[in-house]
Amino acid sequence: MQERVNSLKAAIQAGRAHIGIWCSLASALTTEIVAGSGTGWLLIDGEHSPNDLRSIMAQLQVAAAFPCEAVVRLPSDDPNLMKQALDIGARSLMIPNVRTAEQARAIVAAMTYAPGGFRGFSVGHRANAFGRIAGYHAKAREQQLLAVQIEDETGVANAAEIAAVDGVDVLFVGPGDLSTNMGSMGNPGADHVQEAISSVRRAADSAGKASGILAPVKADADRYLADGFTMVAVGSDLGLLARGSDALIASFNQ
Ligand SMILES: O=C(O)C(=O)C[C@H](O)[C@@H](O)CO
Repeated sequence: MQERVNSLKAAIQAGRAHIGIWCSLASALTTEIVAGSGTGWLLIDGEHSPNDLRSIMAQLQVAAAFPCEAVVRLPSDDPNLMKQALDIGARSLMIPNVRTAEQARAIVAAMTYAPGGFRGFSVGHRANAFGRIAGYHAKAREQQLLAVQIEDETGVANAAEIAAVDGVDVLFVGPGDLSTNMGSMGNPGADHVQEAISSVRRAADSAGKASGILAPVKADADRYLADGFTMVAVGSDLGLLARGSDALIASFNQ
């Protein structure tokens, strides 16, 4: 048995844009619905959603039936959380609030078995199909993807050094946190925030890495894609359900 090719990693390494959907509802059922949409990837949010390892694993299991890559965002760069997430089969990770190259190197090391890193070794787990993927441990890095989130001015200032870290695949802008940390709470459209976002993309480009962002407004997503972002989340299960139900009820209350 071979590990499935990480289609998101293959696409962005080829410079092809892949749009995704953010899954915030912590539900295997809604994630399964999203996974069947034709999305290139989906994000299982372990930072701002009521997810735990079991709910993340359930979403990984349903997403595995579809040709989309499930990216798991962890609440921090805690290497123990990363070990557990990798072992349950999350091979694409998004880590929030990455500010320095040193932090990025530590994250890569936590994803990597010795001698290149310190990921804890377990002989069998969901990641290696319970021992059925031959040579998993030696080849695990091949299908891993690391998206580090740039979410404040320190991360922006260090974006070039972070992008240069071997093992970092994507600089992923967190527009909400970045705008808030830059004094324009929840307004990534502010000029100085837009310039910061562009500088992150340029830093990724210069290092031969991909850039990503969450852009639930189509006009923004189209603009970021046109600018060269290749990992773009264009909506969320939460937003689709909340705004869709609001609009449905409003349509009968006119
Ligand atoms: O800072 C951001 O914006 C993100 O990282 C995305 C949000 O955390 C996501 O939960 C949507 O609000």
